[in-house]
Amino acid sequence: QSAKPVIPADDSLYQQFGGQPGLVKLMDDFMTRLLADPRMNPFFKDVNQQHVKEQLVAQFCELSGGPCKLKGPDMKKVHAGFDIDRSAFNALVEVLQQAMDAQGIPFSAQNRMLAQLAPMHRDIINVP
Ligand code: HEM
Repeated sequence: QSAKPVIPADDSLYQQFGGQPGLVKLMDDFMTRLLADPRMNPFFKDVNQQHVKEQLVAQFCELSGGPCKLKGPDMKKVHAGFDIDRSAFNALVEVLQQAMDAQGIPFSAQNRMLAQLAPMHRDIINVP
């Protein structure tokens, strides 16, 4: 009888983000920074911030190879109700980078994550 091949999931990026506790801390700080940023505050002040943080934890967990799956509407639907142009997208990424820096997440890990987020601009930017 042949052994089943064991293919270990690569969760190295998830580990570099500090696993679940690391992601929860990251998103708490990220949301605080989004609300403090005059460019981002108008987008986030009236939404269910706790829910958005939880969804972001699940999304980053999944993207980093952790044991999660983001459930919910796709990125296009989620953002359709907001006017998001390229500069707003870039501003959000800038705030995210500051939050990742503040958590001491290694630059290489930040870049691996940003590389997965970048293509989402096609679904999220909806204003020329
Ligand atoms: C790569 C970039 C982005 C990612 C990965 C991302 C991801 C997400 C996720 C996972 C949610 C929660 C969805 C849910 O409730 O099921 C969310 C919500 C939201 N995002 Fe983004 N987002 C990005 C960029 C942006 C940008 C650029 C803006 C505005 C400038 C923005 C504004 C919002 C707002 C306002 C909500 C709350 C929507 C609501 O509850 O009605 N996002 N985003």
